[in-house]
Amino acid sequence: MSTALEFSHVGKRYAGQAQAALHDLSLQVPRGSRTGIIGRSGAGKSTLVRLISGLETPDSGELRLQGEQLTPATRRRLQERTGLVFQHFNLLAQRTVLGNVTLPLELRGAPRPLRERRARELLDLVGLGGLGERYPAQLSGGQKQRVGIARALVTEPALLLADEATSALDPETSAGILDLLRRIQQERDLTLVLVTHQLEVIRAVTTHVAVLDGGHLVESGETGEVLRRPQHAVTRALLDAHRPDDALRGGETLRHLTLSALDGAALADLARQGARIVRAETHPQGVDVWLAVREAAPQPALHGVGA
Ligand SMILES: Nc1ncnc2c1ncn2[C@@H]1O[C@H](COP(=O)(O)OP(=O)(O)OP(=O)(O)O)[C@@H](O)[C@H]1O
Repeated sequence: MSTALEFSHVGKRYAGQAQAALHDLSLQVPRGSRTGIIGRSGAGKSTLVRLISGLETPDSGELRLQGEQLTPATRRRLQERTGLVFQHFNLLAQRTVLGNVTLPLELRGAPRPLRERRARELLDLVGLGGLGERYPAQLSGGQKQRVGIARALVTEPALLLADEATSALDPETSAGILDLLRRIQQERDLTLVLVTHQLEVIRAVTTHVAVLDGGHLVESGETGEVLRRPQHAVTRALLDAHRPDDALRGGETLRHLTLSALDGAALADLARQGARIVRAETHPQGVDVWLAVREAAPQPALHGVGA
């Protein structure tokens, strides 16, 4: 896999701050991947987004997009290769849906028939065909984000950068948006970078993940591998925070298993042995199952399943 985006020893410290927001960060985002960047508050995620989108420049090190270094001189041209999807959608209230999607092309001076044709194609793609004449205030949160995605794609970018794209949405709407992003990445052969503080987003969508903490890259790799065998305490803490402990009743403990595929017989077997399934999540690598187990009861044994 070639590299879509590369950070080499990037450092960034904001004026007046004692601590750097990013320290000597080196990271390669494979072309055609769905790469998640996860970290707790203050980890440096927004700084990373601002560097990729050209709103900030590194103090040290360099950033390359498809092999070309991002500098003040190349910034404008390289920015055109990146589509941005924002947490709060950033739609212009006084423009119609169509007018929001066409705006990036308008700013580039593209002729009206071309921009409207492309915008309508993209509105169809995101499931909003026929809503082009509405205004943002007439849309639900999920629909607004679909407009945001169509707008991000209108310039045909090679990289789609989604910054907390589902954090303002309810779980069901989020799932629809994440499915859409995954489908678009696959169909259009884009590189998708998803910045999030939510582990479930990483699990649901990404092929690769990078974990940031305190401005440092603490762990990175293929998502399945990192989540199965987290090497760093911060990654383990993110995984622990995501455990459904609160579903436990008195005297129960939680066990976590990863099945390589959804296996109804294995789940029924666990239930027969007295384990209560409190959560099951499917993801590209298989199924994660959390079990509430009575301490006194024998531990459930499963053939061919890794705990
Ligand atoms: N404009 C700024 N001026 C000064 N310091 C900043 C600025 N933006 C971020 N910082 C600092 O840089 C560090 C990294 O912040 P950043 O916003 O990149 O983290 P984050 O992971 O996005 O956090 P959150 O999830 O809370 O948004 C923090 O210590 C933050 O206080």
